[in-house]
Amino acid sequence: ATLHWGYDEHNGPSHWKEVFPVANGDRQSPIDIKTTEAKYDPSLRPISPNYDPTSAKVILNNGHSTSVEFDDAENKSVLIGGPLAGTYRLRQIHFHWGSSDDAGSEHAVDGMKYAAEEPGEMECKELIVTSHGETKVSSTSCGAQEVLHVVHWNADRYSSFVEAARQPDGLAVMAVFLKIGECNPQLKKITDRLDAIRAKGKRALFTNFDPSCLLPRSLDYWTYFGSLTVPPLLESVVWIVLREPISVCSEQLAKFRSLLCTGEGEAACYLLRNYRPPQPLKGREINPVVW
Ligand SMILES: Clc1ccc(Cc2nnn[n-]2)cc1
Ligand SMILES: [Zn+2]
Repeated sequence: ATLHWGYDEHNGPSHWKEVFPVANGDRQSPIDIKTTEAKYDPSLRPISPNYDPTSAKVILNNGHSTSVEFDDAENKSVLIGGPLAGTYRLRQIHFHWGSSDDAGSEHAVDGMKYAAEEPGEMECKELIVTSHGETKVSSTSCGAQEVLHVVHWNADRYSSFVEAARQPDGLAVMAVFLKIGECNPQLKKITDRLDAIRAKGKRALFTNFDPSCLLPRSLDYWTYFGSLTVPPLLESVVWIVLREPISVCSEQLAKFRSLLCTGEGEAACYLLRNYRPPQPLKGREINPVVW
């Protein structure tokens, strides 16, 4: 039987290699970012997202996540700068999350896990590499239960997302950690629409939305070369993982978990988690970029 991949015991990440052998490739994602081993690269510049709210078109549930799709027929909403050579065009945003007792953030920083039910927050020591290369320790509350991915494709070099997704420098995905805390009024624009797209395959109009409203104040990031974190796991992604999280409250997170991975009329199964665990680094270098 063909594997209809998912996140359950019988079709989850440990099975994906049976159909997608690249799952054991040399540049798979996500990874656990070990901040002390990240190598500062002075040539890396700030990233510069420039999005036009009229690019937003539709919000949908594809059974594996929920996404907002953008019109990528021209360079209206783009990401430039940072590690990127050229202009990467915004394609869509989507989310990954864990069930209440898991960390759903895909990428991890120094192995952060978040015991969601534990009162208070875990203490984390974080090494900050400053712009003049010195490191200092700051204790931060750590842990993320969810992540936002902002997906772009290299429109300078390739003529479509599908073509770019097969090239080593084809995609740029910006990851923003979501940490349990205050309800996020910007995220509310998305979580309030999830009731309309609860079943797999459903979609609804979603216009006049600039995803910059979901970015944190600081655009400090780590960058490395990796892959899609869902099948076909193509090794075509320049990852840009922002250091500063945005907040999400547990009620908002619960709305993501109330999405169905089944279509209308099918026996309902809830999309309780949709993240891939960290993959081997296989000698890759991670560069921190802090201002
Ligand atoms: Cl367009 C698109 C690209 C990637 C994914 C899944 C994913 N790959 N890496 N992070 N998320 C979903 C839709
Ligand atoms: Zn993703």
